[in-house]
Formats: sequence, structure tokens, C-alpha cells
Amino acid sequence: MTEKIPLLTAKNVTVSYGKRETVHQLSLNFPENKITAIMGPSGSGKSTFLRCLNRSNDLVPEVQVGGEIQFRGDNIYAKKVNPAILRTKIGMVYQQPTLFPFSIYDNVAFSQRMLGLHDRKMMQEIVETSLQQAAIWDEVKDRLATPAQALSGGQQQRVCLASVLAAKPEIILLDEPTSALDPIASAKIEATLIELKKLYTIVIVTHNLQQASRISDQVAFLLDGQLVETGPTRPFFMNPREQATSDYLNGKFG
Ligand SMILES: Nc1ncnc2c1ncn2[C@@H]1O[C@H](COP(=O)(O)OP(=O)(O)OP(=O)(O)O)[C@@H](O)[C@H]1O
Repeated sequence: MTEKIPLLTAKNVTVSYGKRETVHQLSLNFPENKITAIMGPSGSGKSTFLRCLNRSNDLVPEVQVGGEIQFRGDNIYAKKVNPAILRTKIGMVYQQPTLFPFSIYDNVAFSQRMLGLHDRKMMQEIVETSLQQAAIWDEVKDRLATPAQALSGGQQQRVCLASVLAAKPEIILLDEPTSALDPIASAKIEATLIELKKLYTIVIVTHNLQQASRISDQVAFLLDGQLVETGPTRPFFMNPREQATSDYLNGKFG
């Protein structure tokens, strides 16, 4: 029997900004249809590592990525890979909503227009389905032509998620997507992510221990750019293997 290739794998990933190495030899598998939470104190390299997973770091000056990241067994840093297309397959939601000064509809339609879709009916279907999947359709369906940036922060984050979904990704990366939101807006995003993992593989950077324990299946704990501990969420919180993890969970740093 052939072994199943993991959907996304990081092997000995090292990241440097100029001469300064920030992420050291980090290896991690991201299981399909699961939520992986990346945790760790401020400055531990979580966002830097996350950005490697869809080559968003390509846009950062002086960054160098070593090791290998494989998506369905293929190195995403190979010469033949088009990073813009890769980022439609592995989408990213940031800490602050990143919407264009366009209407709600045009924001969600953007990636498919970029990919060359001009069929109006198909586009309407994709926009509606994506907004439904992001659990924002009912709130915006009567005002799709209004500016997306006029929505509340929590609504804008769900429109960002819809924009990522409209590109038909397989993996969704989220970098502290709820840190700027109130508890009700955060709870909506969390519920949406739990629903979405049936269809997508999700990786979330979060500082919020409760959030990680509520929604994730697997946790990776980073400290000073090293992977200290990784494993299924419940044992990670109930019975961490490493002293540093235990200290982090007990609020001794970070
Ligand atoms: N564009 C950049 N250029 C140079 N150094 C950077 C850059 N981005 C991050 N760093 C440095 O890399 C280290 C890791 O930063 P990173 O943002 O990845 O950590 P983090 O764990 O996500 O932190 P936080 O939880 O505060 O967001 C920090 O020392 C930071 O100053």
C-alpha cells in the first residue's frame, strides 16, 4: 500500500531576514481537513513561518527561505511554480482586513476575474457561495454594490475570508484573524472555521489559548523560531511534554 502524501509539509524550513535567522529548521505536517494552530510568544516567528506556506514572504525585502515546503508532494519554491496562482490555492487572511476600495461584490469577485472568469452568471454563483460559506451572505446580500470597507471589522474579516474562498483554495492560512475583533465577531469566525474544515485545510496563527483549544485539532508551539512541541490539541493543553510549553500555557512568558 502506498503511503498517503500529506497535503502540506514543511521540511527543515529556515527563514532569514538579511543575515538574521528567524526560523530555524522547522518541520511540520498539516493534515488535510484539520485545523492546525500555530502558537508562541510575540516575535517567535509564527507569522514569518506562516507566510512561507504560500510564498507571501516573496514580497518581503531581504527574506531568504531555506528547506522545503511541499504542497501535494511538490516543492512550492520550485522555479515552475507561479506564486500568484499558488496563493489562490493556499489563501491567506491577515490580522487586519485587507479589502480593496471596491464594492463587496467586486472584492469577492477579484480573484476569479484575475484568473480570467468573465461569465456573469458563474461569477454571481461563486460570489454568493463564497459569502455563504464565510457566513456573511445574510448580512450583505441586499448591499453587494456598497463599499466593502464601510462594513464593521468583523464583517470585513468574513468578506476577506469569502474573497479567499472565491479563489477556490485547498488551504486557508489565517494570521491572528480575530485579534482586532470583539468576542461576538470572533465567535462567528471560529464557528465558520469549524464548518469550513470539512472542505478545507486550515492553519491559524493565534495568541488566544482558548481559541486554539476550542477550534484546533493540532497545535504547533514555537519559541525563538524553533518548534518546541507539536501534537493533537487536547493532550497538548492537558499534558504538555515540554517544560517550555507548560510555562507558556501558564502565562510565564508571551
Ligand atoms: N519584514 C521583516 N524584516 C525584518 N525582520 C522581521 C520582519 N518581519 C519580522 N521580522 C522579525 O522576525 C522575528 C519574528 O517575527 P514574526 O512577526 O514572525 O513573529 P510572531 O511570532 O508572528 O510575532 P507576533 O506574535 O508579535 O506577531 C521578529 O524578531 C521580527 O522582528
